[in-house]
Amino acid sequence: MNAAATQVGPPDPQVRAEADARLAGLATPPGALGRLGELGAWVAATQGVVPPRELTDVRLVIFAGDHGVAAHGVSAYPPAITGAMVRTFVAGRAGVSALAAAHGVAVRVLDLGVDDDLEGVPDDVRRHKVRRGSGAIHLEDALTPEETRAALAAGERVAHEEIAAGAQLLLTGDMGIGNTTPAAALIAAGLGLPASEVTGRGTGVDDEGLRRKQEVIDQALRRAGDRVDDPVETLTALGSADLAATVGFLVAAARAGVPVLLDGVISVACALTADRLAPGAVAWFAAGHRSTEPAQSLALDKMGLEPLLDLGMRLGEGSGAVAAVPVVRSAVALIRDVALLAEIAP
Ligand SMILES: O=C(O)c1ccc[n+]([C@@H]2O[C@H](COP(=O)([O-])O)[C@@H](O)[C@H]2O)c1
Ligand SMILES: Cc1cc2nc[nH]c2cc1C
Repeated sequence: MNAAATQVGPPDPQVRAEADARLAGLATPPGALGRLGELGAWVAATQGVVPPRELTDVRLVIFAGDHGVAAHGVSAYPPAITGAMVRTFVAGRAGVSALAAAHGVAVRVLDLGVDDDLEGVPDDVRRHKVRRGSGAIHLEDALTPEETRAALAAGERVAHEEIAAGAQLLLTGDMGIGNTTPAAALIAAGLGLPASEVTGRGTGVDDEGLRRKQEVIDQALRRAGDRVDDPVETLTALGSADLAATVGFLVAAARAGVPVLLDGVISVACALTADRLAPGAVAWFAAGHRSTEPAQSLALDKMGLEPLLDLGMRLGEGSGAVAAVPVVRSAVALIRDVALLAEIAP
């Protein structure tokens, strides 16, 4: 991955104009399709064709890793849950597995930095591992610069694999006890906000846990200093292997011209960082679901994205993105299949 920021062009503006014209000509009153109209036109522009093709190949990649901060009282759960949940994704028994099965979404889970060595888990899950866990970001860097580069490259590689295999729409998910702390730190770094504005309860910490988490984020931001001005250095100081890989995946998808549906606060923190690394990448992203974490809404506002769903979920795993897939398919069906007013009007 080239650390220098290089611009990413938007979905084809000419195709977008054609899609907007088709939308305006449908046998519906102007604006009657609400945000579904705009969404269908966006999908058409990402595909470069009007009307857009049906989304038959939709793929979720879940990036898993452990986080050094989890040993410092920032989560309601122990780190051992991360590896246990990776095995649960492999077995197809997690929350996101149920949603993905219901909506015809393929799920791939990758271990970038789980503490557990995941013996017995298929090799495809394990072969991208960069390290075990990550540094506790308030005390030390999350990664070495080489590990950050390796994780970005792993995410990029995986995006290329999924696209080569036929992905029309990609989704990002995450699994990692403690990961709402580095995600909030990435958002604070990207938006220049204090810890007090970005800290949320994650898996459900109590008031004492919330106070500790805010202190950890504040200390991490002070430790990183002006390194937060650079997105790659931000990942080294405040991220983790799983978050850096997600950033690499998002940048590669945008550069390849494949749209991505984002999930909760971790996915959105990585999208914000991807857009800092590759300005313009955000034009290839849509937001699936609003998280209860305050940092996610702050980052979405900055990127100009409005989530398709707001169901109060805070599961992660890519669940909010998968739940929004039927909405995206609905948008495509409308702009594809509705008659033009000119065809039916007497
Ligand atoms: O997606 C979200 O916005 C979200 C909000 C809260 C928690 N999570 C999930 O819960 C875990 C992190 O929460 P925590 O409290 O351990 O930082 C991690 O596995 C995430 O997938 C996810
Ligand atoms: C059980 C459990 C499942 C999860 N899925 C994503 N994050 C999670 C955190 C916990 C604790």
